[in-house]
Amino acid sequence: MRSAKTSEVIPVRSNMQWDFALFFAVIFLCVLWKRRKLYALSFQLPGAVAFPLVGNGISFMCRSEELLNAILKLTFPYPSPARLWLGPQLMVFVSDPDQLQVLMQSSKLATKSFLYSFLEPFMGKGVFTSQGNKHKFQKKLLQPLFGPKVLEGYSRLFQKHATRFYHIFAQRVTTFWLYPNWVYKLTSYYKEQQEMAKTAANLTEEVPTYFIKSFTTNLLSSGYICVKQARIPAILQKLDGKNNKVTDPRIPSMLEAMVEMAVNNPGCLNETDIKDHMLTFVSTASTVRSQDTQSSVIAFTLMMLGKHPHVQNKVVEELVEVSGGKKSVDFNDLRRLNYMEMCLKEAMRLFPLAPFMPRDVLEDVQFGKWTLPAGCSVLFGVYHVHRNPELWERPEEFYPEHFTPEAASKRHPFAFLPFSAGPRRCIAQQYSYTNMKILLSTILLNYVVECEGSFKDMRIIMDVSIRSRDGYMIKIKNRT
Ligand code: HEM
Repeated sequence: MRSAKTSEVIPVRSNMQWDFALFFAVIFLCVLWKRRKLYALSFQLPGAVAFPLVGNGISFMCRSEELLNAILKLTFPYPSPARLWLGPQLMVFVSDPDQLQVLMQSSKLATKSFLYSFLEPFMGKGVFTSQGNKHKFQKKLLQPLFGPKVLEGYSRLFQKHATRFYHIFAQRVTTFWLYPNWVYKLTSYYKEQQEMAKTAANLTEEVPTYFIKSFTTNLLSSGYICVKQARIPAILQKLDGKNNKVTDPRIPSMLEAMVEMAVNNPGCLNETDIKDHMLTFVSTASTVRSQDTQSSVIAFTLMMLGKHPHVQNKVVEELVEVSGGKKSVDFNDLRRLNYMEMCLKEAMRLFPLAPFMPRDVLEDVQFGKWTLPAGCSVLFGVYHVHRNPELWERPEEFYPEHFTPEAASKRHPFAFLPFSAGPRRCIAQQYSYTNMKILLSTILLNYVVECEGSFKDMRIIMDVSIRSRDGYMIKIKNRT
């Protein structure tokens, strides 16, 4: 009897197992069917061996210092476009300038990868991370904040801070008893330096909170009018400091300009948008939170000039001529600093802050003989195009002559992409050149920069952006 009962149960259990197996097989086949276009494209593209589920993910299981090399190993040997599997995510790696031109300019590929959403806690949902129509509308709205008129006003501010920076720095460098940290910390210079660092940190930490607080606690009638009438002076006072009126009264600060926009165009910006944009601008512009765009470029450029004294001499010759013997330059001088600009560009070519830029494909995109199916991502290989020997005469050297007007006019327009291109290009390209030229001029007019070792010994790593693994070790001497 017992064995008869058992023999009745066993077939049922085994049937259930078959049912489960069948169920999962059907689901698996459905998933494969849904993803068939991804696999079809993957089979057409060259690329490193990828394993089921993890794809090429094993190569990324490395220390953060090795990430850049891991990506280079997976991509350099293959012609563009190549494939890369980040787990189940297919990424199409593009590094050919013609292909980059088509894809970077396409409005269908303006959606930044989901990876950018990890930046939201630091940058808010500003122009950098926003998507779709919101991004398009707000970028157009904010672009004038970086226009030439505003820049001229800001340049006086940049100049003032560059000079102050130089002054504090010079005092320390030229006064031997200020070398030990404990002595330096007793001086007013240290106090001022701390104040500057605090102001920069407060911009990201406090301004948005302050703005929101001031907005909500004063929400009497129409919020925007209230912000304009009651809070702008307070905001500016807090930002600039009572006795340190750094903003030219005729040039509104970015925060003030955005509030004005909100007032003049009701409904276009709310207080959360303004908070997000402030966070974005401050975190992309400054050294706060390691998004140190301009300072990284200046640091790399100074290292390169230190390693190539003959190039540095040429920059200084031009500077002396343009500045006419002054120890600083003004806005109108900047456009004549062509050789300096070539050096900045060459540093950004070798060390592009965004070496790879991922985008999500939301709908099928026809691209040459390929179809990029919805669901895959595209990875723009800026690092590769910047070092492509077919595009650059001396790809692995610091050679500013790559950017003479003649050489630049002959080169592919998508061979140099430090600020990206197309609908997601950097909003602050001219702003950055202005700021960087002013700071570099102030340093180079006053100091000789030296940097040991050759360019080839430099170890580059990548986290949020590219940086030097061993820091930015330069020596300076007073320029007599
Ligand atoms: C030398 C300095 C700079 C470099 C090399 C640089 C480079 C870039 C690059 C490559 C992108 C595209 C990033 C991507 O798509 O993943 C970008 C976007 C952006 N940058 Fe810059 N940037 C610099 C300075 C600045 C500064 C100073 C600001 C703000 C004050 C700024 C604001 C932005 C914004 C808002 C975007 C997003 C644009 C969009 O998605 O439409 N950048 N930048």
